[in-house]
Amino acid sequence: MEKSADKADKADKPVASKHKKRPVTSDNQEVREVKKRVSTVKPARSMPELQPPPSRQPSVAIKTEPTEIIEDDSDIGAIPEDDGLLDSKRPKRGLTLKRPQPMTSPKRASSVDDDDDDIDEKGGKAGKAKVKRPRIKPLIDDEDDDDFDSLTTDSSESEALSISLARPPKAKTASGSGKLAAVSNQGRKKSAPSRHSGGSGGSGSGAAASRRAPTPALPEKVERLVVQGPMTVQELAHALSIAETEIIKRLFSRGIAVNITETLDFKTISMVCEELEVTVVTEEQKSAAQKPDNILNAEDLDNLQRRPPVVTIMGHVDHGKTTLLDSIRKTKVAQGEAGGITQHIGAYHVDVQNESGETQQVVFLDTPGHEAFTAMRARGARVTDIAILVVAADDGVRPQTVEAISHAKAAGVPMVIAINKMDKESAQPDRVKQELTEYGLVPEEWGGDTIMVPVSAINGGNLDTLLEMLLLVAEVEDLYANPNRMAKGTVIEANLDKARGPVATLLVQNGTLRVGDVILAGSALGKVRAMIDDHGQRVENASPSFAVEILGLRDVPAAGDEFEVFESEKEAAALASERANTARQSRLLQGRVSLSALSARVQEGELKDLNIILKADVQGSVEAIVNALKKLPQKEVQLRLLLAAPGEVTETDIDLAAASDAVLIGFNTTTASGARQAADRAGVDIREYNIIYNLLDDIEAAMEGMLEPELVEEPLGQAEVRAIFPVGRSRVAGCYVQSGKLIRNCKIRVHRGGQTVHDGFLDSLKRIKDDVKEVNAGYECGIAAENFNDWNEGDSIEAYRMVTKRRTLSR
Ligand SMILES: Nc1nc2c(ncn2[C@@H]2O[C@H](COP(=O)(O)OP(=O)(O)OP(=O)(O)O)[C@@H](O)[C@H]2O)c(=O)[nH]1
Repeated sequence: MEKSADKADKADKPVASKHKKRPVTSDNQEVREVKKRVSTVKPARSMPELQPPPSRQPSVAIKTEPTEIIEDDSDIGAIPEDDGLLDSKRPKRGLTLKRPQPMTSPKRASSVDDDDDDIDEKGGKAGKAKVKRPRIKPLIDDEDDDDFDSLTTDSSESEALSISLARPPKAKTASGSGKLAAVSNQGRKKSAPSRHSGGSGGSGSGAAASRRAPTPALPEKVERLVVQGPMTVQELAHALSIAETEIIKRLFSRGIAVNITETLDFKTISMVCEELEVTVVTEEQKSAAQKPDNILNAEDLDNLQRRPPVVTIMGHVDHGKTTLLDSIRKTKVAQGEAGGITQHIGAYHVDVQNESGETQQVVFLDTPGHEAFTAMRARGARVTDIAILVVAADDGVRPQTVEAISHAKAAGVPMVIAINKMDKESAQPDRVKQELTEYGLVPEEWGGDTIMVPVSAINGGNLDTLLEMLLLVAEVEDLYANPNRMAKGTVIEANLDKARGPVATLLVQNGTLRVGDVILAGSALGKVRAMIDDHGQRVENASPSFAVEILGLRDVPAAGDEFEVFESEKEAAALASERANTARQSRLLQGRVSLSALSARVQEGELKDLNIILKADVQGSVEAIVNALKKLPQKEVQLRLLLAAPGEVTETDIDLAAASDAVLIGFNTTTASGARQAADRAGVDIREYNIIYNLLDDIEAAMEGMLEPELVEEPLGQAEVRAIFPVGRSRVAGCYVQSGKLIRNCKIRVHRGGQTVHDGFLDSLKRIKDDVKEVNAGYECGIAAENFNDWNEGDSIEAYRMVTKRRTLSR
């Protein structure tokens, strides 16, 4: 190893900055109650196939009479971000440190047993890899879609018993099997160990069991609900440990009339949970949150061996991240096989000599630091053990420096600060240190616990010290894995190579990956056909912390996906379809766009048009339908024909529909093989017709459903005031109902001499001395009005009520 001249910082001691949990926040939303009785809700008109949206009523005065609907529309709260990725405690084992360790726990006495010697260093330029993110498509589905019925079977899950040394356990992650799992603030529990992360298996008790289960005698306040599919009111009540009537009441107050057997979709479940301050988590989010827990499990304990640290470099733009990476690599390559062609695989390994002259490896992730944190963490994976924060000595702490600090802190990843560009005259390392103290990073020499190493990336100054510090921090970090098992880890990046097919760079986090292994990465299944290391050389195996590029997957997984090796293809295939199913379900839950959901978005001003893709048998049909659609009134909701063509419905049409929130119409045509499955996967609803009028009726109904309902006045009856009776301080009008009827709590207008002297609510309605609900024409009654006493004999009373009315398209 080349030693750099400057060794001034050799005395630095490593301390792992352990920043733990990200605080969980939950929006407490005010629960609005309708104050008066609301006895009926006018149901939205039922459509032949397209469902109209739930009625929306404007906010008006709260005092109502029975048939008046008053409601506040509220947005469904966003699904809270995963909050379970971070945690606080890593189990420590006995360890003999080679150097004094301030602020550290006892360590395990173990040296690195690196059984992969295939990898060494060669030259080449390490580019900056972009992590590919999965494409998220919006989905189209109809409310009537009963796909959900089939979605309740795949969810049993056992959470692996986490004895995570490399990955902290999750205090907040819900565990559960069956259709749903709720976590109470008292009774969190972990299920039995599972061999597979992401958890197949489980108890299999499922929804049925949860339905049969008796309601606990003393319900606990549920904090989090894992939703795996639509639930009936009964099931939701059971999961939330509340009475069914509570849910019915809350939905009723929002204008949604349900009974206990009614199935609620994700949006409605979220609405109820939001009111109850219960966090809703989808199954996918939950399994993402659990991923890091599953890296090590009980069976690994007896075979733990040290693994190299995985390091990411972060920092402000132009502070020297790339130069530092290159410099570290070149230095190392210079010692070895300089001139070799280095394959870019998004990660590379560097041999570092420790104090006692032993060679240890450090793995650098060649991924922009922020992406390594955000993209990976967003998917529940944590791949980085240590972050190097590069701060230019001549520039100091800048916005991205601060951002990087927050990322590392949030992820609980220890930081080593590289104060770079020390070769510059304008370098002011003390200023940098001072600035960093404002963010809780205090250098050791100032009494803090953060390692800060002045370096020059450009001339390699003090890089050896930096690497040594990394090793020391790694030692503190308890980085162990079990190489004697089947591999599991995380996809660093993946793409589709024209010649080689799907290519993925995998970081092995536990076990050893071998050529020939049956592998499942995300939901991409395959058999490892070849593995290539960062020197571009084929290798037969990759042990923990090693990154290799693999060939042999049938699909391209997403960066951040977890991968795992299975004994048999059958086993992997079962989990693959389970994962695909879960992902689809989650998409359906979160992204499904039914016609009524579209209409809700229209009402929120989010959507102005109804997108349509039309495939018909022949061009003549296409033209006829297009012409007819054009004639539909479009003042309020516009139809946008994204595609109108003859032919069968293809996968491309599905993609387009999914990407554009479009309704896909097939007229007298067929659906190509594969397209049906694609539609299913994407949650796109193909609406098929062979009678043009049905098609037009449905589209018109859907457009009308997108219009906000009107609040209209409905006349009830007329009455005349014939006598006035003082009752206490107020006065009651003795009336004769001339036509129609008066209803308690209806609205009334009092007319006198051609003038309206009062407009308000009828407060009390009596026949003789009894309170009654209504009085019909030809009968006498006594009435009192809210805030009105000034009755005169001869006053004419006009009774009416406000009702919501579905609007029709204005022509
Ligand atoms: N003098 C001096 N210049 C340096 C040093 N390290 C990097 N530079 C220069 O600083 C500039 C930015 O370096 P990069 O390595 O591209 O910085 P970066 O942080 O990767 O920048 P981005 O990729 O844009 O975020 C380049 O011109 C480097 O040559 C150093 O130690 N000393």
